[in-house]
Amino acid sequence: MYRVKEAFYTLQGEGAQAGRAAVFCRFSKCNLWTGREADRASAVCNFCDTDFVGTDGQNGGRFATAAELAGHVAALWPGDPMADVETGIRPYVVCTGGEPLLQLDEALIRAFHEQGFEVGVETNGTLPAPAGIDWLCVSPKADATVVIRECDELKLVYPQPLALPERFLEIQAQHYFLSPMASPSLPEDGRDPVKASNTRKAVDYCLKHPRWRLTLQMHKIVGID
Ligand SMILES: C[S@@+](CC[C@H](N)C(=O)[O-])C[C@H]1O[C@@H](n2cnc3c(N)ncnc32)[C@H](O)[C@@H]1O
Ligand SMILES: Nc1nc2[nH]cc(C(=O)O)c2c(=O)[nH]1
Ligand code: SF4
Ligand SMILES: [Mg+2]
Repeated sequence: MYRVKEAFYTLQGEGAQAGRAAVFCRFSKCNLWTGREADRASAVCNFCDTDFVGTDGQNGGRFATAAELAGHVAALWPGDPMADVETGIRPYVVCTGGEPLLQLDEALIRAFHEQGFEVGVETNGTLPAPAGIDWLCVSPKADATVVIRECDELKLVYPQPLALPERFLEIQAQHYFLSPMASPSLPEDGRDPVKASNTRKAVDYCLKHPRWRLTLQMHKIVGID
């Protein structure tokens, strides 16, 4: 049984695939926070900007089989994903959460591939990854041990006290990104002065350490999800 909080078609907002159309499949549950505000301060990861509790979001639900969930995702792609494959367009699904590696298995990756999708994953890196993932993004958290030793991109939310970026260069990646830490939830006027100040800090770090690139949460800037 796969539990999905929500699923929606949007543009990938972060990292090296930013700007690419994708179906986001947000799995329920995380191993570093319950998702309840009352537990945030004592959680291993306490800056999360996402609601991943339950299965009650847009296109969320419980799916008994991999084929059922892959079919649900494929139906959110505009038109026929397989017809796009024929013309050289690669339909893309981003598995996120919550922590997707609590649920994503080889059977589901195979089912996505059978629907014509490339499979991207956004993970905190604390759990082993199944075989077959096409694009793996690891986003380490200061107080959690990363077990994944290589990935396509490493995306560190910055700054995190006690998580200096250098510490993560031992994880092999094609790209190393800093993503400015945003406020977990936005005030009504939509301004986020904490994010603005963290963006300046991330810029300064990238200027001093050119291995690192800046990535912004483009979807929040554009206001698409
Ligand atoms: C909600 S997480 C879900 C996937 C996985 N649990 C993880 O942490 O990578 C998706 C992405 O959002 C990032 N993120 C979470 N809270 C954030 C915040 N307040 N500001 C910036 N990025 C944040 C995470 O680091 C991760 O890269
Ligand atoms: N548009 C968009 N891009 C994203 N990239 C990573 C996200 C995530 O929450 O995992 C995310 C998200 O929530 N929305
Ligand atoms: S590990 Fe990811 S999903 Fe879990 S609380 Fe942290 S940012 Fe949110
Ligand atoms: Mg997000």
